Amino acid sequence: MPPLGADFGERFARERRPACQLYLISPPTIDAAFTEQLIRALGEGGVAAFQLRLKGIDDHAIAALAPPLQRACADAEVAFIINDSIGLAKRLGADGVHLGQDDGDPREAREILGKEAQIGVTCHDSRHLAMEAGEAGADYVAFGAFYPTTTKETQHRPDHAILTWWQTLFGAPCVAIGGITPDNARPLVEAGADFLAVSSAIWSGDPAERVRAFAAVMRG
Ligand SMILES: Cc1ncc(COP(=O)(O)OP(=O)(O)O)c(N)n1
Ligand SMILES: Cc1ncsc1CCOP(=O)(O)O
Repeated sequence: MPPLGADFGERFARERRPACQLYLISPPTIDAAFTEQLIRALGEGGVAAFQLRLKGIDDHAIAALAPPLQRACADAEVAFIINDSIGLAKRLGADGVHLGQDDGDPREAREILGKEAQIGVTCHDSRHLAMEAGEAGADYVAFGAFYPTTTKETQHRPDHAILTWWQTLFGAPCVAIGGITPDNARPLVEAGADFLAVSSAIWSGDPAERVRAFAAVMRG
């Protein structure tokens, strides 16, 4: 492993961090009725970001579906994040992009999207990947899948301690993802997750009710 720059990372007082917030991930496919569901979910407050993650369709088709969702996010002052594609994030004027390990370099994303963009990076269960992402200028690192999920096939199953490690040592926020429900979320909050990224547990029921259930767990 290459040595990491001595200037990377700062000791970060836990009490200076804002309370844990929700980071909503779209269902893998959506229909015209989805905007209404999103508006209901965002109307509850406590949601920091919404990621448009549509699998199996091209950027052109995603761009056609995005405007009402992007407007709903802007109205609720929620960050609108595009999954996978730096080019699509630029084209839509999104607030940021989420990059998997094969989706491009955060430095390139920064050059294209500018200094205000929120750039997140998937780090699976790897401290090494997280430090690399931090060095490359990521605004947040994402660890998961913490629990079994059918939304994405993944073999990575981090220990909750990776959240505590990150939060204790580094300034950028960390996101926990994967199979999170109101029933299993509390240990992730206690371990130090700054954001809980959730898809199926929000959209499989009444989204407003589900956001309220998460909010209660996050308050403790
Ligand atoms: C917040 C957040 N964390 C992790 C992921 C997973 O991203 P990736 O590894 O690129 O996999 P796909 O989402 O593209 O299937 C994510 N999207 N968001
Ligand atoms: C995109 C992604 N990356 C790791 S797990 C996961 C799926 C998250 O969705 P859910 O909350 O339905 O498990």
